[in-house]
Amino acid sequence: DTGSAAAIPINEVDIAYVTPVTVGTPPQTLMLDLDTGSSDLWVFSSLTPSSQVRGQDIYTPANSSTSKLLNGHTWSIRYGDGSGSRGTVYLDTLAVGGLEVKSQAVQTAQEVSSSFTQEQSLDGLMGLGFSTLNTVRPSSQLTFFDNARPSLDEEVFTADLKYHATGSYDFGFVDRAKYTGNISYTAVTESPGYWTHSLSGYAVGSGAFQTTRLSGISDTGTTLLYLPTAVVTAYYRQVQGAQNSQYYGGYVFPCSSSLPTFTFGIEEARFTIPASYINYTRISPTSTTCYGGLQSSSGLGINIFGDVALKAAFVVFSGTNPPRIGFAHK
Ligand SMILES: COc1ccc(CN)cc1O
Repeated sequence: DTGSAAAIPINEVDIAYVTPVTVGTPPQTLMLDLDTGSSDLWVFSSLTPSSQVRGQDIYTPANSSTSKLLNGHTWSIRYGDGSGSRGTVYLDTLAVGGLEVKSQAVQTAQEVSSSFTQEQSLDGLMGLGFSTLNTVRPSSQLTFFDNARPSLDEEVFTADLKYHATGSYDFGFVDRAKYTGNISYTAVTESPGYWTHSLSGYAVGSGAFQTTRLSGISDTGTTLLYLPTAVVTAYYRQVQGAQNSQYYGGYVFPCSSSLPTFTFGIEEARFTIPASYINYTRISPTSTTCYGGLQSSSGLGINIFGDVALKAAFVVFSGTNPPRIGFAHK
């Protein structure tokens, strides 16, 4: 079996991407952020206080003939940006792009943090990390990918995220029409549940490629690219007027500055992120100061290859044993 669904940017700067997911019988459609950096599938629901719901679609288990309460189970999650949610759990039928799982753990939010309330086009998250990260207790639950595995033609899912445009997620097959050339694969360690792998190095603009192993996680649920300070300072040294602003919490520069490209390596392959992806956003609608799509990972304890990097490639998350990740040009 296979599935294929759209990855739709939720705002004009691609802060996150959402994918239509149907839950229950009859199907209730929610727009979820498919997040390879976590492993909980949680939704705004009829159990979410109305004061915390601002325009989101909700899942109402009572309206689904196939919903079953997972008695005595709860969950609570905190993301890297400080946002979070918690609640209870139902099992129900869930489908993405025609691929159906009969008994998926659907984590119904009883509380969400303000940043989720404010994000009215996002109805929840679908974690696609390794199931070891799932926060449901007393017994942890499987991700949609882990539940779907037995029925997939191939044990893979792919991400084709796009800059200021709708891309796609495919499950169970690698669509030859979505990439050019060959896929460059590299080893993944499941520690501690992320798609953890290394870059073989980087280059700033037309500069020489620096061969240096950079370990990090490919995370579709993180907006920007976070790399070691040494790499980031080398990049912004090439940007007129750039500075690392305490006030704005990262590298900013005059929006009129011309930015170099940024190239990262996957084994022998090279992927170049266009300057436009790194000129991420104005710090406020009328400002002439812009915030960079490449930022330092020093405060995070881990390098994160977020959407700014992933949208420069066609990415294959391979659940084979051992797992691996592949990048191709597109
Ligand atoms: C839109 O808000 C979020 C989206 C995804 C995550 C998980 N990385 C956290 C968020 O606060």
